[in-house]
Amino acid sequence: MIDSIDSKSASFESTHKNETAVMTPSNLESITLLTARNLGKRYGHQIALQNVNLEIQRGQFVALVGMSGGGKSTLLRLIAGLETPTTGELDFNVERPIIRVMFQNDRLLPWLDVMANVTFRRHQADVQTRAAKLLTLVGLSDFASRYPAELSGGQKQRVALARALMAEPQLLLLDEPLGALDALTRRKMQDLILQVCREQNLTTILVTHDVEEAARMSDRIIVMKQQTNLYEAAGFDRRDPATVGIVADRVLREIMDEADQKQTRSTNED
Ligand SMILES: Nc1ncnc2c1ncn2[C@@H]1O[C@H](COP(=O)(O)OP(=O)(O)OP(=O)(O)O)[C@@H](O)[C@H]1O
Repeated sequence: MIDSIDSKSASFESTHKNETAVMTPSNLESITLLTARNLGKRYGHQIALQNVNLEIQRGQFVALVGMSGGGKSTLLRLIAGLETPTTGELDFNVERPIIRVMFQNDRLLPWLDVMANVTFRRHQADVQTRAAKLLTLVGLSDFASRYPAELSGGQKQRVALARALMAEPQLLLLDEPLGALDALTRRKMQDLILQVCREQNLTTILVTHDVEEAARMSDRIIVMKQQTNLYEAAGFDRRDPATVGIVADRVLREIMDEADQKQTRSTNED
């Protein structure tokens, strides 16, 4: 278990094992957007999430990583309001922010063209102008009248991003949105999402299986572990490729440790 490592520009914070601990990243910004306290979710007898304590600051880009079945998507769905917690609470600063979610499946409507997908259910006077601006931002200004079936996977995800941005969200939740893309398109989409999030000062939570993607894109990486054991890497310089490699390696080792411990726990239970 890594407690605290400082290399040139990377620092790793210790894991909280205390059930009531609230994580505080080293690059803390001043305004808290959301706080989870002892958050838990159960499906029948299945515990999907337990005692999660977490603060996310406005403008942060946070990655959630961890073993399969560790509760990442559940946490994202609770934050999105798509599910209700079984225990604990989730507080948003002031009022509930506008939240949009992007999934691996682009969820575009196949019978609508790109422009109509982006403007779907939007009725403001300037909706076409805003949609056109967003399509330019995501590099699809020439594709407004194409249908989803006529687009590549990366182009569809760019439409999905433009559609999410139409709502002017304060919080963008990304549930493995780039998982189905090839490496080059994926890298380009990472850069685009980062650029958009920075420009719009969006708070973003990304669920990903790709630790390098997490390290390249985020200010903080949270490794979801059994119950309250959340390991956090924060304060590293993601513009430095060497640092990204070190962070990704550390995070992967944390996930592998967790997998070993889980195996030991289940062997002991048998
Ligand atoms: N609707 C549901 N009904 C029953 N169990 C569920 C449901 N959704 C999730 N679970 C269980 O809760 C646990 C956490 O699932 P979750 O999808 O949040 O994990 P994850 O970390 O996102 O996994 P992955 O990386 O494989 O997508 C798993 O054991 C899963 O089987």
